[in-house]
Parts: sequence; C-alpha cells; structure tokens
Amino acid sequence: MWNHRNVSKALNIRLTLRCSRQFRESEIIFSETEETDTVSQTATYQSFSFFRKMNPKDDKKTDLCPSPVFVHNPHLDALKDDVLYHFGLGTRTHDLPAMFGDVKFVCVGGSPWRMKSFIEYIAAELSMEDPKSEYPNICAGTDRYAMYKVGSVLSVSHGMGISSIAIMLHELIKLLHHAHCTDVTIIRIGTSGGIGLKPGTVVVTKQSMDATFLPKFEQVILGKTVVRNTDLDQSLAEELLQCSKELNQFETVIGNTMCTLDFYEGQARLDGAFCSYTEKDKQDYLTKASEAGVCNIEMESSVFAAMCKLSGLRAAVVCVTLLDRLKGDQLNESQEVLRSYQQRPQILVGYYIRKQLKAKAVCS
Ligand SMILES: O=P(O)(O)O[C@H]1O[C@H](CO)[C@@H](O)[C@H]1O
Ligand SMILES: O=c1cc[nH]c(=O)[nH]1
Repeated sequence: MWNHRNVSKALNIRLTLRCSRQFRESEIIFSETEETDTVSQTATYQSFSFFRKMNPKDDKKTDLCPSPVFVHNPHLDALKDDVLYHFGLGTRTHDLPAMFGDVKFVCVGGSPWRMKSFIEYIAAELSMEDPKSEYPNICAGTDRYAMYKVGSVLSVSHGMGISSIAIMLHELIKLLHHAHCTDVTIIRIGTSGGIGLKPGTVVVTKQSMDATFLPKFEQVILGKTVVRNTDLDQSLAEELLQCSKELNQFETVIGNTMCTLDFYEGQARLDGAFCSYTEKDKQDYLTKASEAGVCNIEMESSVFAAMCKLSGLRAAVVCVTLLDRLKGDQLNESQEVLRSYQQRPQILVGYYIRKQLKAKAVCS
C-alpha cells in the first residue's frame, strides 16, 4: 500500500539512482599510464564526448518534485559532526537548516568586497534592505571566505583560482545539503579578460574550456587523473541573455570561457615576471582560442561547472570583460571604470533573481 513513508522511500531511490547516474556520466578516470599517453588520452576523451552526446543530461528540469543538493560521499554518514572549517560553521555548532534552509539563489565571486556589495545591491532590488544597513559576514569566524545572506539569496566569496573555489564549493555544497535546500540556482559573478570584445561586455558562459580548448576539468585523485564534465545549464544561460536584452544597459553575449591556472603566463600575458614567448606567439594562441569559440578568460569556471553538475545545482557563469586581450595585457583603466564594469554581472543577475521571485509570487 502506498503511504507517505513508502512514497518518500520510492522518491529517494529514484533520486539516488538519478544522482549516481549523473555522477557516472560526469567523470572519466585515466590510469597513470593513460595520462602520459596522448593517443589513449585522445581516445578516452573522444569516448567521453560520445558519452556526453549519448546522455544529454540536461539542464531543463523535467521533474516537478523538488531537486535536492547532492553530495556523493558515503563517509559523510559516519561523521558525528561535519565541520565546515573554512567557513567557520558546522553541523554541531550551527543550526544549518534554520540558517540556510530557505536559500534558492547562491552568487559567488572572487572578492569579499564584491560579494558584500552584491548583497547590499540585491537587498535594495528586492526591497529587503536592513534599516541599519548591516549585513553581517556569516563567516566572520574565519578570514578565508566571506558570506552574506538576504532572504533566499546567499552571496559567497571564493578567492582566486581553481583550488580556492574548489575548497569553498566542497563546503558550500555540504552546507546546502545539510540545510536540506532544494531547487538552488548558483551563479558565478566575476571578471575576465575578453578576446575581441569591447571592454565591459558581459559574457554568459556556454562551455568552460581548459587551456587546450577542451571542455573538461582534470584533477589528480589518488594519483590518477579524473576528467570531469564542464557542462553548464544552457537554459539558464539563455534566460540570462534574455534578461540582458530586457535590461538593455550593456552588451551581453553567450560564448565559451577559457579557465586557466594562472593570470600571467597561463593567460598568454607578456607582462608577468617571466615570459618565454613573443607577441606573435601570444596573438596566435589567442586567435586559436577565439576560433574555438572562446570569448573570455578567467580562472574558476571549469571546476565550478564540474562540481555544480555533480551536485545537481543549476549553474551559470557570468563574467564581465575588463579589457580586450588582443589589444593588451595591463589593466590600466581607472578604478572607477573597473568598478562600474564589475557591477554589470551583479545588475544582470539581480534582475534575473527579481524576475524569478516575481514569477514565483504570481504562481503561489
Ligand atoms: O573577478 P573574479 O571573480 O576574482 O575572477 C577573475 O579575477 C581573478 C584574477 O584577477 C581570477 O580569480 C579570475 O577568475
Ligand atoms: O584578464 C583577466 C582579467 C580578469 N580576470 C582574469 O582572469 N583575466
């Protein structure tokens, strides 16, 4: 007989199956020998692309049931308390469902200053301003990351680079999971270098690519290279582009984003402390990137896309371009201009969140 308990059990089994399938579909493991063997790496990579085509696990939500935030770690069940060390939070010390259970939108970006200014901006947009204008840093117990919350919107800084954002995302995903959040959308609001775009253009990422222009994120786990899928939610990207059209305040495009391990040599800059290539080498490389559909370069999108996909989060990357890398390397615009550029992804995402909340209010 179907009662509340076995309906929820069946639902759980379905969700678990769905999430473990999603996990399998999202990664390929190379053995150590394969890793150094270009031919087999290419072959495995091709099968990886084939896998993706066979399983266009998409973005569009087909289920009406709420979508939870998945973790894929059986060891977590054995933990009495889970300490989210770099947030200064934990399951024993904090009531995470009470603090975060209502979160529906998470915005992340490199700088703590930007993420505080975003929460002030969104509070005003949603008419939820604190009369004392106080937005306390929820992670005040640590100086690693900063976190702010207004209503259902959470704003978190992640520092610079893949390692820094990956640590933050491990703890953020566990936080959302422990808090029993459902139907969460996460958006990175960042800055980048553009390729052939007018500075100030906003790029909504279609695919995050590595420095060889392949849509994958590689990580060595237990001495083996694990390759993860960097797909982002295409319908969310389209919705953001539509919002930009409605706003009509600045140029926005959808394109591929290259994610590098470094700001200088990793992005073909000629102005780092070391450089062993010519201006022509740099131009040739950026031209190849552009031919692969790369519109901008930054340093977190690949692991962001990979981890959000594994946890079932609807994710997008929205970065403004601060300069055109075909024309130079140095950021020599005034602080005022750079600050106004940084606000563009915030304005776009703020508009999107307000639109979503309005639509939800009409439906309920
Ligand atoms: O503007 P944020 O979010 O920090 O992102 C970009 O800016 C930093 C480099 O200046 C890198 O982290 C890059 O990804
Ligand atoms: O050129 C740039 C500008 C911002 N962020 C980057 O990673 N690269």
